[in-house]
Amino acid sequence: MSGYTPMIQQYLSIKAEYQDAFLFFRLGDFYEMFFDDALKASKELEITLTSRDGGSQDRIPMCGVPYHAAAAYIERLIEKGYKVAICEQTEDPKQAKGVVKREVVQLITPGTVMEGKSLKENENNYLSSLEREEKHFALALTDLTTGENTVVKLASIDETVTEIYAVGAKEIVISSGFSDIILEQLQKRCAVAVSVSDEDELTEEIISYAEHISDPLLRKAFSRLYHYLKKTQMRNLQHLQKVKEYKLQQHMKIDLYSKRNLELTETIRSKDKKGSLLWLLDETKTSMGARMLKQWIDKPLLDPVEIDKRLNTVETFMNSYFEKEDLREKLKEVYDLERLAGRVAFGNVNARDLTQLRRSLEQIPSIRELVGSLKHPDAARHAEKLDPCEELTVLLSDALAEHPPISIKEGNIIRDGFDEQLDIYRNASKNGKTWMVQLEQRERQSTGIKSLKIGYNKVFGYYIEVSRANLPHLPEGRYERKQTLANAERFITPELKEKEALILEAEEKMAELEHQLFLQLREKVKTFISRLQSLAKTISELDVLQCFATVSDKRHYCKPQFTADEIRLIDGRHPVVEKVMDSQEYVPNNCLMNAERNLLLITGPNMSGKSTYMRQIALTAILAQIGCFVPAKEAYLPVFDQIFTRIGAADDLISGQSTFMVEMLEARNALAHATSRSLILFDEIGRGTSTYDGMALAQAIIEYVHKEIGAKTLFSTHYHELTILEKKLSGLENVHVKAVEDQGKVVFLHKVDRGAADKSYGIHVAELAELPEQLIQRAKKLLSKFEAAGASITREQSDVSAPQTIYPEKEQLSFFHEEEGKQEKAPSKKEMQLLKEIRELNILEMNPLEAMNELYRIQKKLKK
Ligand SMILES: Nc1ncnc2c1ncn2[C@@H]1O[C@H](COP(=O)(O)OP(=O)(O)OP(=O)(O)O)[C@@H](O)[C@H]1O
Repeated sequence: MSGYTPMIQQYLSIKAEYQDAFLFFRLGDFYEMFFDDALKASKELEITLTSRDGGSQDRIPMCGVPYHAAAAYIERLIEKGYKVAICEQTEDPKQAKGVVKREVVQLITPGTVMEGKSLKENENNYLSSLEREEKHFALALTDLTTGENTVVKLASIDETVTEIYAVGAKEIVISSGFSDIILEQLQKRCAVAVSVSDEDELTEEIISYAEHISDPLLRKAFSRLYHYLKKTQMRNLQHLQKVKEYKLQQHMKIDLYSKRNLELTETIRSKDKKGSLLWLLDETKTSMGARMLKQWIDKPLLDPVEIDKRLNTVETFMNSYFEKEDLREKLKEVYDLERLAGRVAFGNVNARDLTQLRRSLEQIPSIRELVGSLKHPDAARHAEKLDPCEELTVLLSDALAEHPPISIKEGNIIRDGFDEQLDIYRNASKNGKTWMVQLEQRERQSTGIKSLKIGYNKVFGYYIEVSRANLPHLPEGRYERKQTLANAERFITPELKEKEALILEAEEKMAELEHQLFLQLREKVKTFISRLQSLAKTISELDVLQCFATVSDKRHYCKPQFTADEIRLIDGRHPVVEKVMDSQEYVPNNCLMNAERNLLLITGPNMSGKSTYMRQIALTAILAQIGCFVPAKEAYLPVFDQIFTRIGAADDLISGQSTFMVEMLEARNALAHATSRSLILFDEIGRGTSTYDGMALAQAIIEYVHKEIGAKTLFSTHYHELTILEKKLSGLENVHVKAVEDQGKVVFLHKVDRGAADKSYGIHVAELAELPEQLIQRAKKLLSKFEAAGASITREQSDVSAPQTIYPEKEQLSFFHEEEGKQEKAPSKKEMQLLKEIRELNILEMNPLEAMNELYRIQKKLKK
């Protein structure tokens, strides 16, 4: 290091403290980067890489961005998951002896950004920290922009990953000793930046935030997070709220796979909001409401009383159309109070922001009155919680000018009459200017030069300008020449300069005083932060509830009723598919399930609408439990504790899992955790492996769910052989999605009916997809061959009346067909042995790899 110039030495010693961040090193009007930072940043930001002499033998790589344009570059780096340390000159270069003093004033990280494009208006931006103690995890979450602080205890890595994914945490802080394996899992599944910080000491300050949290592991997680915030932000964090604990058991559990499969907040394929349930529902008018909507979708309620409170308010809004529309108009005027409170604490709001705050607050009394007048008590109770913060409104409207500028240093911020001294300066400046106008008149009269004028510029101040042609009319000696232009001369007089000094002094003092007054005002606003935060919460709730009412009204949804154990949906629809296609074309369907009939086996051709039907039930349950009306004519539903899905097309390519493995993992998750109060959707389980394997697994899974779990289950399959299970399992009912053949072509009716489907129509679908004609003809031939071979089985199955003949001890036999063209024959001893082995497998005790190995072994034996 000694070979380097003092400035580079200074750079290197600061950089050593911020190894994992880009160091933006302030040099005059630029932020410069050196060495590896420069090499990397020039690529990431597509800026020119140069070099400079730094005292060493080789020149040092360097690149830089102008300070006034830095925000956009910082944003780009943050979006890519990097951190940026802002290093400023902290002394006046003119006063400095040697190298100017420099210090890092803020470390910006993905979880701590306060502004810019990487901060989505409608989404929370969470910084998290994770602790582990044996099998338990503690997760702490802070949204620095809103000040929200929460902690949650989690019982497994699966739950933890699901929660971090669901809240969309941008960054996670862990100790240096944290398990690599867990970290790897996390990074595979969630796009989260990792930061290491070993500081976790429980200080008085931290205890004051976490006074209601007794669990030491939760406190530790918050503690680590708080230290990290202090270290990176180096400023006031006054807007941080008291830490609240939430429990997963308070909400319907939806695992990571199911959240993705059901496309709650983004679609599986394009990861877009468009096409998701969130997209369908988002009729909110404020960013705060939009953020809360996402949180609600993520955490449906379990308590019917709480759900009903929301539903009653939604219903009231639907019955009070004009009030609702009025409220929507008013909400449009309400600014993001939650994030504003955060920026007030950070000290980076300007007068325009405060004017927006004033306008927002001015809406509150009329919103309060409107909501208070609603007929239902559950709706009206929101009015009491709306605190209009009157003192603040009065203060802001007294203090702030009507249209203040963005800059807080150039005046015109404070209203006349707010501060006596400011008014004096203003008058001095105003009088001075009037005096100038009068002087112009006087000079014109005394000289007789009509075009004489008084002007102002920054270099010479006030001057008297006379055109060249009029110069002879000017009296001698009274005027001092200051500037010569092409066609005119500019003059000053002692009197003019005297007045100018008064005006400029007043203006300078005025700007300085206005700045001071504004800073004082901002300090006063700080004392309202927590009241603004509670107000923001109530406004967000109202916004989400009016949003539910708007969607429910527009799309003709009905109010769901909760039952002990019955699903009865009349004319139910899939909310998103219905919106995307013309509602006229959507075929509504019923769903009837209860304690005795809790398993629907759904058959039907490809493309007929099996998946849509299943998803529709899950989305309806979620809508009901977040307190929204549902897409049906009538809806009776139990309160589900959890939803599990195994639905095709969600191949987990990112985590490098095979399709079949994902299928098995999802099934395992459902089987291990579902209860009789859960809802399970299994879409074509087993299709990812050979027919025999697949059918065997499918039947075993159905039987397991039926006997051991009793959850409401919808199971779609192409294995028609499974429909016979209706005769054996009392809770299972066959339904099918109808299709008919019309002149050799398949027509999908999308109608769900009782009983099993008679045909698959797979070849028709292939025909629709325009596979080569020759291939289609060959497939048709092969199909008739298979059907002829299989006819005997179907006959055998269908005319057996006594269940024991359909399901003798060797019940699985009926699954086995011979290969193409051969007649069915009884299974061999070896096959029987294998079946027994499959049956005795304890899938739930195995890890996925063991399950795969086991399957592989069985398959190998069968092939021999
Ligand atoms: N009730 C309905 N009314 C109108 N159109 C529907 C309905 N249900 C489904 N569809 C249409 O049919 C398409 C196929 O539906 P879906 O994916 O649910 O079929 P599927 O039976 O699960 O197919 P596969 O077996 O190939 O997975 C949907 O994209 C939708 O356009």
